Amino acid sequence: MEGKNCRKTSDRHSHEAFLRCAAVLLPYLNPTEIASISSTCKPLYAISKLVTSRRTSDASRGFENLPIPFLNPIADDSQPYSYFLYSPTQTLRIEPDFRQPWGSDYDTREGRPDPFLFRVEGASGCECARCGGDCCPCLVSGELECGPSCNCDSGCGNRVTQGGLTINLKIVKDERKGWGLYAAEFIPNGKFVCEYAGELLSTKEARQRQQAYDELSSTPALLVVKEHLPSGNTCMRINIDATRIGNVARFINHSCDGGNLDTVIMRSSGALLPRICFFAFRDIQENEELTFSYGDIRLKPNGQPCFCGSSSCAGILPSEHT
Ligand SMILES: C[S@@+](CC[C@H](N)C(=O)[O-])C[C@H]1O[C@@H](n2cnc3c(N)ncnc32)[C@H](O)[C@@H]1O
Repeated sequence: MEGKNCRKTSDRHSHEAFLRCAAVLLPYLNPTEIASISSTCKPLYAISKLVTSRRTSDASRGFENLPIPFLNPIADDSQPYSYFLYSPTQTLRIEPDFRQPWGSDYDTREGRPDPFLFRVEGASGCECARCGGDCCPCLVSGELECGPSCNCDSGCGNRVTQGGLTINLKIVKDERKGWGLYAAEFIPNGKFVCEYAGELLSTKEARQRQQAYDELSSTPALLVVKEHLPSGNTCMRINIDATRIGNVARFINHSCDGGNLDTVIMRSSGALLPRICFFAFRDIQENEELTFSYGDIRLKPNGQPCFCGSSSCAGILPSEHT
C-alpha cells in the first residue's frame, strides 16, 4: 500500500516537472512548432493556449513601456498574431537560428533589458545636468538630441525618441493589407510615435535580402533611407531590415498620400549611427491606421497591388532598386 502511494507521489512529481519544463520550452517555439506539439496531449495543448494568448496580448513581449496587442477581426482567419523576434532598437545582424522566448510569464517583467542593444558611441556630449531652453550645446551645434555620451540623464527633455513607446498602439489585421499599426489613443501633431528598429545591414546584404524576398513574394519589412546632398547625390544610406527581427514599426503599411507619419533621421550627440524615427505630422485620432509613404518610384508595373484607399492611390506599391 505504502509502495503504491510512493509511486503515485513520484508520478505526480514527474508530471509536474514535465509541465514546468514545457512551460519554459514552449515560448521558444514558433507557431508551427507550437501547433504540432499542442496536438500531442491535453496538458501541452493547455500550455500552448496560454503561450498564444500571452503572445496575442503583447507583440513587444515586455520590452516596451506599454503592451501592444494583436487584434484579428477577420472571421475566417485563425492567425492570432504575427511571429518575429523583438528588438526595441536597431541591432546588428542576428544569427538565423537565434531563438527568443515569447509568451512566458517573464514577458511582463519590469525593466527588461534590450537583448540586442547595439550602439556605436563616440566621446562627445554635453556637460549639462539638465538641458533647458536652447543653452544645451547639442541643440546649439545643430544636433537633434542629446546622446549616450551626454552628462544629462534619460529624463532629459532633449531625448524624446530614446525612452521607447509612450503612446498606446495596437496591431490590427486587414484582409488585403495584412497586419497594420493603429493608434489606440489620440496622438497629437508632432508627437514621437516609434523608432524603426531592425537589423542594420550593409548595402550588399540589403540587396541580397531584397532579391531573396522578391523571389519568395513574402511581406518584407526592409527599409532603405537615403540622405541626399543639394547636388542630388546620395551622401548616406541606412538599410534596416525588420522582417525577422524588429519592433512595432514593422507593421506600418504604405499610403500613397504620404500617410500620417513623418520619417525623420535622428542623430544624437556622441552616437555615430543615426536612427529612423516616426513622428505624427497631424493630429491622429484613436483607431486610425498609422501609415507613411514607402516611396514614389514604381519600377515594377506589375508590382504588389496597393490598397491604401487614398484618393491619390497609384494602384501598386512603390518598388525601386535597393
Ligand atoms: C512593412 S510590411 C507592413 C506590415 C504587413 N502588412 C504585415 O502583415 O506584416 C510591408 C508589406 O505590407 C503590405 N502592405 C503595406 N502597405 C500596403 C498597402 N497600402 N496595400 C497593400 N499591401 C500593403 C505589403 O505586403 C508589403 O510588402
